[in-house]
Amino acid sequence: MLADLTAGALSDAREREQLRPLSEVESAALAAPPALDALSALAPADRVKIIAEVKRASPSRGALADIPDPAQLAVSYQTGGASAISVLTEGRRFKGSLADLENVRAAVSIPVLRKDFISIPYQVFEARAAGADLALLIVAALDDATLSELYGLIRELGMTALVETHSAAELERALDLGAELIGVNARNLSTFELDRDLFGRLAPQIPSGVVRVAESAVLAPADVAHYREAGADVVLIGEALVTNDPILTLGEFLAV
Ligand SMILES: O=P(O)(O)OC[C@@H](O)[C@@H](O)c1c[nH]c2ccccc12
Repeated sequence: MLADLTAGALSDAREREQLRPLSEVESAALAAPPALDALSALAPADRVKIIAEVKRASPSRGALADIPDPAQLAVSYQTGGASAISVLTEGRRFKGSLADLENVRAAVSIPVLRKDFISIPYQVFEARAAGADLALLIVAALDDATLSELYGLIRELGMTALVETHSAAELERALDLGAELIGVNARNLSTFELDRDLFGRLAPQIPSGVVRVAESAVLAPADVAHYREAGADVVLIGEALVTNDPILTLGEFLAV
């Protein structure tokens, strides 16, 4: 499934490239206002921080919410105390778009993450051109050479990479890269199985100085507390925020 998602996102990117060639997107990326300092925004603190996700649907959970106005949702996230916003830009299964990201970027003043299945430089330039401050790299989807090429490009453009892992071996690869912001996704993107305790098993292997992000499967304040106790600096939350009142729910999650 992860291979399918990545292949689909790649073919959609190739199609966009027919309309807007690399050179043009590269120029737009270089001309964009500088990326915000996401590492500072997400730095470890006395309290857990939240990356709140704009998420309409997912292959594992189906349709979640319509979200006619992603910018308005993102403003609620910011008002509710989120430290950054994640915008799913994958169109086929998650029903997102780069336009969503642009609209969110224009509406909030906190860092914005392009959440997608990135496998070529074109998608990184697109992210920056649309105003993203962070871009997701999924270790399981990329070979070492591609991972380090994309990681280098994200940094060169002044952005921060959220490097996503789902095993000890993937974590090792993320650390070899020098990643400063590492996510552990409780959901296996190949089987969609959830393992809420994976973060707790991997976190001790993440050195201090690296920001630790627990991703997925937060439905209640107790889940935030569970990740926090296991060492999470940041928790990334989608479904619970798009299916409930975002400001109230963030308040409950941030109070743990
Ligand atoms: O909706 P949830 O269970 O709160 O999960 C959010 C986020 O972690 C999830 O959307 C996600 C994590 N890694 C990804 C990679 C691609 C697409 C989506 C994801």
